Amino acid sequence: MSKQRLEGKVAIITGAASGIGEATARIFAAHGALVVIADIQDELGASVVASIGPDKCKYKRCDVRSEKEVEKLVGFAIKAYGRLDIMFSNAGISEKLTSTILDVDFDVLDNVIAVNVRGVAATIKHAGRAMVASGTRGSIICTASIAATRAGHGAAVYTASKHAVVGLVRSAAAELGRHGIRANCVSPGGVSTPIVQKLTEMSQSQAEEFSEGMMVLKGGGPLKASDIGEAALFLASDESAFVTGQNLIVDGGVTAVGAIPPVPAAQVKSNGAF
Ligand SMILES: NC(=O)c1ccc[n+]([C@@H]2O[C@H](COP(=O)([O-])OP(=O)(O)OC[C@H]3O[C@@H](n4cnc5c(N)ncnc54)[C@H](O)[C@@H]3O)[C@@H](O)[C@H]2O)c1
Repeated sequence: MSKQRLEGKVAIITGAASGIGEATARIFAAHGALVVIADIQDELGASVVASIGPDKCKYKRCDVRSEKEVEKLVGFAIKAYGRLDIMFSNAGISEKLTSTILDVDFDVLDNVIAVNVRGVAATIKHAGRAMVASGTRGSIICTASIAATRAGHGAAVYTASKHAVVGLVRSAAAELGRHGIRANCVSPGGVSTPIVQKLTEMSQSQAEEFSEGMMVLKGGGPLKASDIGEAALFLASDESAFVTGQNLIVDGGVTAVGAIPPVPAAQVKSNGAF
């Protein structure tokens, strides 16, 4: 049997109780990694561990807004599995997609920035420190978005927060390269996950139809959480050994084309999938 792509590696995935993080945890574990599933949804996190198998992963509660909790999360992974090779910093939230720049709620802004920017910075800092201290040529992957490249695919604060993720990752790549540590973003197009359904008030099939309609690549069905997980697998594995500082966009070509088609307000109560 050929070597599994993440054999012998230990990964942390934040936001892994649901959606893209959960799908990626399944893929990483199937490719031989030991995975720490970090989230704030404890019951869901425990059920993901039960279904993947407790011999392959563990759940650790971690609110990424707290630097202390992120530091403890990294310590937990090293205590449990002896090392840390991969940090997939994926937890993220958005304000309502109907909110506009003219009615920004600054409490909401603080919370979105706390999760999407502060949280990502904390995961890079503490995973990076652990990797440097142990001499591990690790891989840090952060979930940005098509809203990190273009406006119009998310609300303003979310869009700003995801642009910031790309800046953090490029800085991390520049500074940590001398230690052999890589840092990259994976940027999903619209994937029908619980957060998207909630923010757009669309059913799963409506959200899938909408996201499929945005793509220039046709015939493959809607983009799925596992498609993002496969891209994260590439960035986590040694196959991407010389890929660093990049933003790998997985969107069926949405950001490759020019203008974003207007969304009929009557059909979709949002300004676009994020
Ligand atoms: N689904 C999409 O269309 C899409 C598109 C582009 C980018 N993204 C990004 O992908 C990532 C995953 O989103 P998803 O679509 O899988 O949504 P999701 O809601 O299914 O998963 C997000 C997970 O993050 C967790 N989380 C939220 N706040 C947290 C916190 N403070 N600390 C720890 N965990 C926290 C949630 O509990 C949840 O389990 C996010 O960063 C999101 O911005 C999603």
